[in-house]
Amino acid sequence: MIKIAVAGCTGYAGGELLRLLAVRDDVEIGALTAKSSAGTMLGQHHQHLTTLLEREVLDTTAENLAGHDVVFLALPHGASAEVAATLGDDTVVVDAGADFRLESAADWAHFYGTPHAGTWPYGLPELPGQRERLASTRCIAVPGCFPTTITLALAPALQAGLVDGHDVVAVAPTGPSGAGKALKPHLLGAELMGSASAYGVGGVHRHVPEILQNFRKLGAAAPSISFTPVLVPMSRGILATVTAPLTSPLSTRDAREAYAAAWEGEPFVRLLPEGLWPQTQSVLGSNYVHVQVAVDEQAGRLVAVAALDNLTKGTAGGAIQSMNLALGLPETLGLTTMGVAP
Ligand SMILES: NC(=O)C1=CN([C@@H]2O[C@H](COP(=O)(O)OP(=O)(O)OC[C@H]3O[C@@H](n4cnc5c(N)ncnc54)[C@H](OP(=O)(O)O)[C@@H]3O)[C@@H](O)[C@H]2O)C=CC1
Ligand SMILES: CC(=O)N[C@@H](CCC(=O)OP(=O)(O)O)C(=O)O
Repeated sequence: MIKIAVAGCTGYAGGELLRLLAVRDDVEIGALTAKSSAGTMLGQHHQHLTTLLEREVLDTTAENLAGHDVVFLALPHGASAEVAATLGDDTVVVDAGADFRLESAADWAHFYGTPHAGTWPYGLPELPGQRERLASTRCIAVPGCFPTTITLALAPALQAGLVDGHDVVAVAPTGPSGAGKALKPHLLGAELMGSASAYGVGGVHRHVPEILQNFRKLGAAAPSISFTPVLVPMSRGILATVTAPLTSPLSTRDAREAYAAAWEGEPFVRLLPEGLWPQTQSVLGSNYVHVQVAVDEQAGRLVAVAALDNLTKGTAGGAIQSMNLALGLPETLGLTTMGVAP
């Protein structure tokens, strides 16, 4: 049995980790910890976690997190490093936060404004060589949900040199669960229902450096992106439309062939059949990413669209996929459920 603990269990990412892990017969659910809600019952926060409703939420302390094979950190940005430092060397630590994602301390300081904690192997197995890195690590930095979506949308085109990563434009509607569970006025039903609103506009979103870091890993020498997230009234999901200038003329058929070749054998990324375009409801609650691609000939640009569930492949599912690799288990274990629709 793999004994796991979840720090930040009352939040959205913590809840999704437990939804996916509680049904596994090779996993024992150990300590569940948080901060202000310590002493409460898990069911008060996650009534959908039927088999765990009466579990007590503990304080996030070294003592409570000791003695586990895997500790998931689902804490706000900046809180992970301190907790990680208290864990034993033999523990696999999977951080859902941003603390250890970026390689550049300057990028971290610019976008997060605090000292850089360091860099851990990045939990996106679909990047070149990343499965091997994850198979030999005990520390995993789970990617942000937009970087996962946008990177997987463009990866085959970057790798095949169809686009060079310069002048990429991405617009991505997302649901409010991406912002976590803490109360914020702009996430109130009255503000959100029936409205779509852009935020983080003008290159200031903290996922920009993470996306560019991924593009460089895919072969882009000097990538640039204009990224605009859009908040829409659906609880989960991201639909990213990503466009980039072609390096030379190309047909949609050739683009699709490059994508089909790149994603063949990937367990969780699916190029949809011709004529089908990704939709968020088809991947809800699943670890799958749906992708489609076309060439806009008059604009000379490739258009790639990807959909995923920000809490599943965008956080908890991706975290467990990487944990499986780090523990030497089949990568897809516990993650093959299809989407819930309608
Ligand atoms: N939501 C998403 O789609 C995604 C989230 N992530 C990342 O996952 C992490 C968690 O996000 P999310 O679940 O959405 O956030 P939430 O706000 O929903 O949950 C945060 C959790 O952390 C606990 N907590 C807060 N401060 C501390 C602290 N100092 N020590 C211990 N526990 C603390 C909270 O407990 P309490 O309520 O008791 O205070 C709560 O359980 C973040 O880093 C986020 O960026 C990554 C990708 C996508
Ligand atoms: C709606 C909303 O606010 N979404 C979040 C998504 C962040 C996320 O999920 O990733 P991190 O782990 O990097 O926080 C945002 O745009 O910041």
